[in-house]
Order: sequence, then C-alpha cells, then structure tokens
Amino acid sequence: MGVVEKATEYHLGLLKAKLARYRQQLLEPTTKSGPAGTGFDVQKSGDARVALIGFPSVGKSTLLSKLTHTQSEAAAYEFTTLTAIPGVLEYKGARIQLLDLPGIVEGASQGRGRGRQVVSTAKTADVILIMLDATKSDEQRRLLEHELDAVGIRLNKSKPDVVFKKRTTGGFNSTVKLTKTDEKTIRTILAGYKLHNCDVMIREDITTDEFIDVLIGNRKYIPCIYVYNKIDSISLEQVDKIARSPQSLVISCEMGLNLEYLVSRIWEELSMVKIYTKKRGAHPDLDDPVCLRKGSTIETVCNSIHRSLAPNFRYALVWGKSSKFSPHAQKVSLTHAVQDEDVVSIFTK
Ligand SMILES: Nc1nc2c(ncn2[C@@H]2O[C@H](COP(=O)(O)OP(=O)(O)OP(=O)(O)O)[C@@H](O)[C@H]2O)c(=O)[nH]1
Ligand SMILES: [K+]
Ligand SMILES: [Mg+2]
Repeated sequence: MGVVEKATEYHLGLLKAKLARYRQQLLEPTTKSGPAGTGFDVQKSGDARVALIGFPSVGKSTLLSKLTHTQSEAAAYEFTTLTAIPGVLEYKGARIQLLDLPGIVEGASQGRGRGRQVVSTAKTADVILIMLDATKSDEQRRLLEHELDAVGIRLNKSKPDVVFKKRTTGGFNSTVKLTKTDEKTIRTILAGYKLHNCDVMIREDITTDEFIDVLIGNRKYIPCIYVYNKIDSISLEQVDKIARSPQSLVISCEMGLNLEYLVSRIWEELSMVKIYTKKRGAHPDLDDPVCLRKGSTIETVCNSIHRSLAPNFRYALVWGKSSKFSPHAQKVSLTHAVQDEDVVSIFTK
C-alpha cells in the first residue's frame, strides 16, 4: 500500500468499525422489543439444517416438494409461501431438515416484507442454498448476497484466524505480513471499542473488514451453493456457462433435472460424519449411525443420543480414525473430537 492508500484505509477502517457497531445495535437490540432479528419459529430437527433463500417464484417450494415428503404450495404468483415450511431430506442415513422460506426482496435485511425473518432464519442454517431463476439476470444473486451480508452472514468464507485475549497489556502480534490493513488501523479500531488492554494475534493476511467481523464476534460463516433453476427455459450455452462457475449448480425442478447431483453437493457442503455406537460386549450398531457435523466431539455424540448422557458421563471408548491407539480403543473425555466412521461406547455413572 502507498501512503495515500494507507491513510484512506485507516480512516475508512475507523468509519466502517463505527458503522458496523451501529448496525449491530440496530439488528440485535439488547431489550427484547419486537421481532427484529428473530427468525421463524420452526424447531430445528434432524442432523442438519439447509435453508432455501431466493426471490419470489424462483421455485423454492417446487424444490422442497420434489426432495422431501412435504408438499409446499407452489404457484406462478409471487409470495405464494408466507412462512417457513420444513421438510426432511433423507440421505446416507442422515436426516437433513430442508427449510422452504418466503421469497425475499431488495431491502429484506432492513425489514421489507418478511425479509428480516427470512434472513435471520438463514443464520441458523448449516448450509444455505441461494436459489436463482436461470432465465433472469445475475443481478438477483448480487442483491441476495448483499441482504445476507447485511445481517452478518459470510458465505463460503471461514472465520479469519485472529485471536483476542483481554489482558492488562496491549499486545499486538502478527505471524504474517499484513498487506491489506496495518497495526495502526487495528489499534485505533480497538480503541474505538474501548479495548485498550487486549492482546491481538493475527495469523492470516486479513482485511480491515475481516478484522471488524472478528471484533463484532457474531458473524456466521456458512457454506452456500448457488442453485440456478428453470434451466429448461435457457439455452445450452447458458447452462454450460452457469454450471462451470464456482459453487454454482444448474437444475430444473419441473423436469426433475440434476436434483440427485444437488443432493450430493448439499451432503458434501454439510461435511457430515457418521458415528456408530456400541454397547458393552455387543457389536457396533451399523444400521443406525449418529450423523454429526465435522468437528463434533463426544459431547455432541452424547447429546444427540439422549440429554441425560452428558451430565452423567464418566468416559468413552473410541475405535477408528480418532483413536490414537487405532486399531485399539482409546479412553477419552467429552471434549474428544470424533472422526468419520468412529465407533463409540459411552460409560455413565
Ligand atoms: N420452467 C420452469 N418453471 C418452474 C420450475 N420450477 C418451478 N417452476 C415454476 O415457477 C413458479 C414458482 O414456483 P414456486 O415453487 O411457487 O416458487 P417459490 O420460489 O416457492 O415462490 P414464492 O413462495 O412465491 O417465493 C411455478 O409456476 C412453478 O411451476 C422449473 O424448473 N422450470
Ligand atoms: K410462487
Ligand atoms: Mg414458495
């Protein structure tokens, strides 16, 4: 960065930090007043949740009805769906909750239509499907991304590798060369948040915006697939072009085209692991695995079996990839991270 860029980056950084804090207060008022920031009241169920986000009449309800046993009304007029409709997608032994949502319009995050409820519900999803009408312009995609971004959803990004610790000193540490922001900008932003005595450790070349995201803290980093529907109505050249762009996939709900591939892509994005449980002296139960997100621990395994298990937990035995004595079992505690196809025995008090 040159001198002028540096100065601009610095002032803009401070301004954005202030704006981010202001927006945050707007979105999540500390007093429980009104529906701001709350989603639809649908119980999470199954092993994961996938949300369908899109403009009206792109075919969200048609898709839900094709992939699950739930019928969600579909029609040629806009805003056919007025609330969240859950369906269950069964795949490889997992039960995935698919949520059909009302269409959103520009300004949704500011509260237009049911927009705020829809985008808040999206925040609870493990994977977001941004559904688009392939016959329409790609401007719709940019608008949707903007609405999700405005409520703190970061699509297809991982959390920036920055660590904070509240301390009495004000340490600053960066293990990489910062080319998009600098120490002065970061320190001034911290001061603006009255965080004078905090240690910051930055382990990747982040932007000022990414730093603000980490500071605000409640950003959601969610994988997303762009699903272009109605390819029965566009040219083969167009189909070819869309299908080749990153994270994008083409389907026709009406003609049932490419839906199986969509489901397999959802599964990949969910990055689920299957855990087999085993009772003492018995063979592992291979018919009814516990399906969890990657990175889950023994505690998650306990909670997905029964809520009484974790409070009465003594220890667990694991066989498989996560056992350090594989092929033999390892005795582990609740915090042990499991891996795909592990076998677990839980021992309680
Ligand atoms: N040509 C074509 N039309 C489709 C396809 N899938 C859905 N449609 C039509 O698109 C229209 C809207 O479908 P819906 O499923 O109601 O769309 P939605 O996104 O749920 O709409 P809202 O609930 O109003 O937001 C209906 O007339 C469907 O028949 C498709 O693959 N090709
Ligand atoms: K519709
Ligand atoms: Mg609908």
